[in-house]
Amino acid sequence: MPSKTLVFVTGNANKLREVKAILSDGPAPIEIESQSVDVPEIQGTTQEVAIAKCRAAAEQIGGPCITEDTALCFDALNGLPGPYVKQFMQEIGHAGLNAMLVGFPTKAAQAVCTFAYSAGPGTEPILFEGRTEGTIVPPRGPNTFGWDPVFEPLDTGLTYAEMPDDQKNKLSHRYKALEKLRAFLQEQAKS
Ligand SMILES: O=c1nc[nH]c2c1ncn2[C@H]1C[C@H](O)[C@@H](COP(=O)(O)OP(=O)(O)OP(=O)(O)O)O1
Ligand SMILES: [Mg+2]
Repeated sequence: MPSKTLVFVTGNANKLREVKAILSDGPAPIEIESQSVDVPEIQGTTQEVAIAKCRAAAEQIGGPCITEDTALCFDALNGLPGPYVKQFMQEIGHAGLNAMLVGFPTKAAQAVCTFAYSAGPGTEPILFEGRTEGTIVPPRGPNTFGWDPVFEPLDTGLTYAEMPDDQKNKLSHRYKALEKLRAFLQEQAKS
């Protein structure tokens, strides 16, 4: 029996699939209910974007919820495109992300996932961050989820897109953030 139901506000079906797979695994599974609500995304640091998004989502649904914001940060560009990677993907795609790094000495990048939990409207969201280090490479693997084909986590030899789901879900930025969220929810359930 799932021990908890949590509302995840997202418009991204791939995120939802991974979050459900990760949180339903293990000794204290958490059940996810999703709502696709269009929340405005502000400009700012990944933390500022994540907090504003969760606050707006909690207002809109009128109750507790989680949201998630994903950033792809290039070392050579001081962390850009960061939380703006969605627009970069839409406008310039995998080839453009590679082209941005031509002439730079490092293709190192970090995938950063920031979950935010709000206890309800008017409460301050709490953040849970996960980071996975890797390299930006020419695309390899199925074109199913965002920039998965151009991100190769360190020491794996595979892009996220080339990995079986359960391999990505054990080392991903999202997995690492969800482990922190899971620990927080378990503590909360005790008190
Ligand atoms: O594991 C991932 N592997 C590859 N690509 C990914 C991943 N996770 C997010 N992405 C993409 C989706 C979007 O192009 C951008 C994040 O933008 P972000 O605003 O967080 O996502 P979104 O607008 O699609 O969904 P949401 O409604 O939850 O805000 O990076
Ligand atoms: Mg978004």
